[in-house]
Amino acid sequence: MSTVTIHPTVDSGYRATDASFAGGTLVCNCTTNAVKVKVKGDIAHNHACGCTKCWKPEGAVFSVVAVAPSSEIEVIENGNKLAVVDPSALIQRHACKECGVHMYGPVEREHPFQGLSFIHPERFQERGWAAPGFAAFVSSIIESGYEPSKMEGVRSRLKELGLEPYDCLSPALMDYMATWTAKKNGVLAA
Ligand SMILES: N[C@@H](CCC(=O)N[C@@H](CSCO)C(=O)NCC(=O)O)C(=O)O
Ligand SMILES: [Zn+2]
Ligand SMILES: [Zn+2]
Repeated sequence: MSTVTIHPTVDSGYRATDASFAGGTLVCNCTTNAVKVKVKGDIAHNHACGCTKCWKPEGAVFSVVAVAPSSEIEVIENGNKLAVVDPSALIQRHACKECGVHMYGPVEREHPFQGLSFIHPERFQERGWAAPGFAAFVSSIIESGYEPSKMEGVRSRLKELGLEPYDCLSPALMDYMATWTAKKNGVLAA
């Protein structure tokens, strides 16, 4: 048994994907007056993320994060407890001021991800959402203090879990972003 831990969702071998999953309610960690955010449709591009900016549960090395259209997101309870973590960031992560859980992070500025919101599916009170499909920003865990000499073990464990490790986003998402930029600059036909 490997001693490398990634995130409770993937360490526990969670793989269930219900093709009929059509959203649900994200709940923060507060025991009273929890923030609740409704996601009115399915999520996409679920992945493990090693970056320093994404919210991770206690003890996790990676976050698990996905996107949903911002138009399908609605704060339904205790929205007064939300604050934007870093207003200068691309992803406007709205976190609960009490427990720190990031509830949703819309991309509002002109960008290939404009109109999408980043969410942490483990906060859904429902099950059935798609498992993460790859690991992004793997080298970034070092920025949070992870021992660099242990990176080979982390990448091996991710591969073992079926999460191909990348040091940015997946090739498909990187190609998508580059295509958007090429079209915007008139290098490719729109
Ligand atoms: N090394 C940096 C990387 C931070 C980063 O670029 N994170 C990505 C992925 S977040 C979810 O996939 C990103 O797009 N960030 C935009 C933003 O955070 O607004 C670090 O670790 O901090
Ligand atoms: Zn909270
Ligand atoms: Zn991230």
